[in-house]
Amino acid sequence: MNGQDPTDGPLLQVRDLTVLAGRQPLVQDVSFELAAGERVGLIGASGSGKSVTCMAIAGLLADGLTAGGSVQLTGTGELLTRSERGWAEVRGSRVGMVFQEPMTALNPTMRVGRQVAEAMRLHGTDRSTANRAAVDLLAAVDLPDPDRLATAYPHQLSGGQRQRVVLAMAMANQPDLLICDEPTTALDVTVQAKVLQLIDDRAAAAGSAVLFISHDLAVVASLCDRLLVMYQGRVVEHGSVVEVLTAPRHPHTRQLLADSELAPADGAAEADAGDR
Ligand SMILES: Nc1ncnc2c1ncn2[C@@H]1O[C@H](COP(=O)(O)OP(=O)(O)OP(=O)(O)O)[C@@H](O)[C@H]1O
Repeated sequence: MNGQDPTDGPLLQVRDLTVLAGRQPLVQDVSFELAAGERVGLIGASGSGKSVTCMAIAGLLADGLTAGGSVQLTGTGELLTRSERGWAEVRGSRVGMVFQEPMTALNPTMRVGRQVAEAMRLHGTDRSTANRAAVDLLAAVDLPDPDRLATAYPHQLSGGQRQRVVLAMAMANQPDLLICDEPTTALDVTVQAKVLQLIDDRAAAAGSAVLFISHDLAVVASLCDRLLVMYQGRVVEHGSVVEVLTAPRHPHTRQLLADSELAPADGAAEADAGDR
């Protein structure tokens, strides 16, 4: 449940996060904080370490990867050293996740309404309350005829509908932190904006902070308060969305902007050159 008092300090505190594959660093010395309800976008070229950073924070690093440093969630303490059982208490209750491919989060053999209800039951909601709430949650992510749709299996839904179900599951327990890794990239362009709007609405309704990875700078600009720019496993620039997008300091940020349709007017980028 979201019970964070904004005066309590940061909700999430990441300090010197380093992720290794054997001895090879994939992510190095990443530090940032996220306040309750705040939205931070993580941008950077392909392979810059955005997903590995989020997976480390979510306790979902692939076998063979090891994390060092510290990731603290207020009220929960250190996350990096949590056991899988310890993580089960946090994931889905205090931390929700939406990834690029909805099928990876869904059980193909279980009706979607039951999957949403299970997300609540795992964290203490009784069966009849969870079953009723599941239909309400499916309605809240704008799924048509939610009573009927709750009885469908994932393969009977469109990609956009599946991602709405995943969002309903991620938000079922009103998490303090919602982690989204390219949540709309795999969707048809016509539904991307709708799913994005839903993420915005649902996170606002629950007061959840959002850590949002996207290649699409327009998307992060519309959703986020602050941006972190990653390059070769490190955060090379951070600031408010306006600061980073209108006066980018790092050459990689300028390149990202030049590659997008959000390039600042000539001169804006040059006005304040120099790494941060
Ligand atoms: N399980 C793994 N074992 C070894 N290397 C890995 C593993 N997972 C990721 N990497 C490497 O770590 C680096 C960062 O990958 P990551 O997926 O975090 O990049 P990204 O910024 O999210 O890229 P994209 O935008 O393409 O998703 C890449 O060089 C990638 O090849």
